[in-house]
Amino acid sequence: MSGALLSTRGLSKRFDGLQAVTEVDFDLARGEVRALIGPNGAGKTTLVGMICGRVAPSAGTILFDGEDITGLPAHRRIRRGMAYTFQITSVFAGLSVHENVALAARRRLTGAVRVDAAVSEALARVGLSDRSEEEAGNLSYGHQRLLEIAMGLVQAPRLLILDEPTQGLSDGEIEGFKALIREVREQAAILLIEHNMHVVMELADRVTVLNFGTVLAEGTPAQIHENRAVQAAYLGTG
Ligand SMILES: Nc1ncnc2c1ncn2[C@@H]1O[C@H](COP(=O)(O)OP(=O)(O)OP(=O)(O)O)[C@@H](O)[C@H]1O
Repeated sequence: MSGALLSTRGLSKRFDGLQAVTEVDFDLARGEVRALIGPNGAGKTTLVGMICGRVAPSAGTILFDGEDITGLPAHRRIRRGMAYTFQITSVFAGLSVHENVALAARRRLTGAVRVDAAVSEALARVGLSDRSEEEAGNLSYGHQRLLEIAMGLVQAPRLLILDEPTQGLSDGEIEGFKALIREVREQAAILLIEHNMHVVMELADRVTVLNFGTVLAEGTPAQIHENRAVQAAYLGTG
């Protein structure tokens, strides 16, 4: 347990009258790819929002690399090695692809030469090197999603959190995404909110299922696939 990269204990969030997340104990190991799944409204985005510092918990604690980060603002979690693709690094449509990634790189690096080198490397990893000077808003949707991932990668995270990264991607783009994650996992643990079960089955080491704000099940993709309570939750018969 002490070796976990990320741990939550009793993590809870109440919005007015609504209990969105209830006493979640969650452990993510170094180098692990974890999928977080669950029906709409299960609390996935809220849980991830608490982990990355966008949502203040009502109760509970969050440890990152053994240190209590529960009260730390989002930008200081980024500096400690957490990157979150969706809200923190949203694409600026009017800026070039390169400049978007450079903005993210400057959270970590100073000096134009070092920033440029990191940007080039991140763009190469997601396969966008040849689009570097293009306005980000002109990229296809799939390429904008890859750009978001490049913006996460350039921060050299130890934990990369991706909120529905394959949503809206073509089959070919999803294949590319899977290959990219297999590469990225060599350097970072990955927490993936993902609705596409093929992607979950192929990429995740373990799967955590949220339902009504609590952990319904946790296990390997095969275990989760066979879990009756999970099947019931998805069919709405639970
Ligand atoms: N800022 C907020 N204020 C009030 N209620 C909220 C807020 N954010 C989320 N909720 C509620 O909390 C519950 C959990 O929402 P959340 O977005 O975390 O679920 P989710 O599992 O990510 O769903 P989806 O798969 O649809 O994105 C929902 O009932 C939602 O309406």
